[in-house]
Amino acid sequence: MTARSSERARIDMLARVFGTDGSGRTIVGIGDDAAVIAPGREPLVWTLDAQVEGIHFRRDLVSMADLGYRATMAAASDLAAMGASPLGILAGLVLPAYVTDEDLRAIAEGQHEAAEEVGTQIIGGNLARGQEISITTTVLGETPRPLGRSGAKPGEVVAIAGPLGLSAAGLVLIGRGREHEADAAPAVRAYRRPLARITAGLAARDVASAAIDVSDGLTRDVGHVARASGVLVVLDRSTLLTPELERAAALAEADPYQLALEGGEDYAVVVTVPEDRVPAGFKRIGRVVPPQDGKIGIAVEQTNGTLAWLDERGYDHFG
Ligand SMILES: Nc1ncnc2c1ncn2[C@@H]1O[C@H](COP(=O)(O)OP(=O)(O)O)[C@@H](O)[C@H]1O
Ligand SMILES: Cc1ncc(C[n+]2csc(CCOP(=O)(O)OP(=O)(O)O)c2C)c(N)n1
Ligand SMILES: [Mg+2]
Repeated sequence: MTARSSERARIDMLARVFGTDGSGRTIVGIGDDAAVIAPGREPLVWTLDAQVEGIHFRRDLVSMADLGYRATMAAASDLAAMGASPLGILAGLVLPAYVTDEDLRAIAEGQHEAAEEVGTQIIGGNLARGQEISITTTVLGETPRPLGRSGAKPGEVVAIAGPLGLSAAGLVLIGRGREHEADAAPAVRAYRRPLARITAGLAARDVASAAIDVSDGLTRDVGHVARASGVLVVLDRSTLLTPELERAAALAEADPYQLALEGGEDYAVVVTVPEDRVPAGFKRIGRVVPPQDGKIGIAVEQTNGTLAWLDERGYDHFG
């Protein structure tokens, strides 16, 4: 099927895929000039994230359904990092002429699946014609206690929920046509079907002093927390690898540590917490210490006990 329906018919199709909001907070969903959500009592949390063809994905490496899924999860991940639960999603799609109705339905089904996975729904958006596919997703949520980047305190530990390095390994393996090998499966899934760690964010909300999600790479993103908090984060190198990452890295002929430290798009959530309060679902990967010789940032502890500074490498759109 290669049908390309009118904008109106496409919106009707999207409304059918996305369905109606079961949460009870959406007063007006798809079909009016804007969505309407009933107010609650908690502070609102609101994020926006774009996925652009050629930058975040290549059409030959992901299906349309995967694209919709990962665009939605990437945006929802910002709410996880704030300790918030989502209330509703708007998505703006830019679609070139070659995108068929079937392609659009697949994108929408991926978006819908991801939204349901994190307990919310797509309640509006926009369609426009353009030169390349892009999906811009805004997620509105709420939390009684937003988790910022600036509260990390010396003496606390650093803990993570979610994978490290797997998504970057998956992208390499898909690009090299090795996605069907058994050792590639967890990495390929991490790239195509990442999970926003909403539940982990909620579990950390009342105990964490700071939080961030890993979109650009661990050193870069945790570096934001270190700088915002004026501390030094010392990572424990021995905690960063998993057997899944080691096998995927071997297949990709890549350094698993580099993938763990610099690979992005895993959407793990990293928090700083008191040592005795690491929440369920989190693994300890380091500790927070005061600045050393005036230096803040990220380091790893060497076997001889000295600190090696880590470059905050990772993805930079303009670097
Ligand atoms: N074009 C923009 N206009 C205003 N604020 C922006 C813009 N781009 C990014 N920001 C803000 O800068 C901060 C960091 O953004 P970003 O690095 O994209 O965060 P993240 O990695 O969590 O998506 C966020 O508060 C974001 O809202
Ligand atoms: C084809 C392709 N090349 C490279 C990448 C890797 N990549 C692209 S953007 C990005 C960083 C994350 O995206 P960004 O929009 O910066 O997320 P944000 O920090 O805004 O949440 C990474 C690791 C990719 N996903 N696909
Ligand atoms: Mg961003």
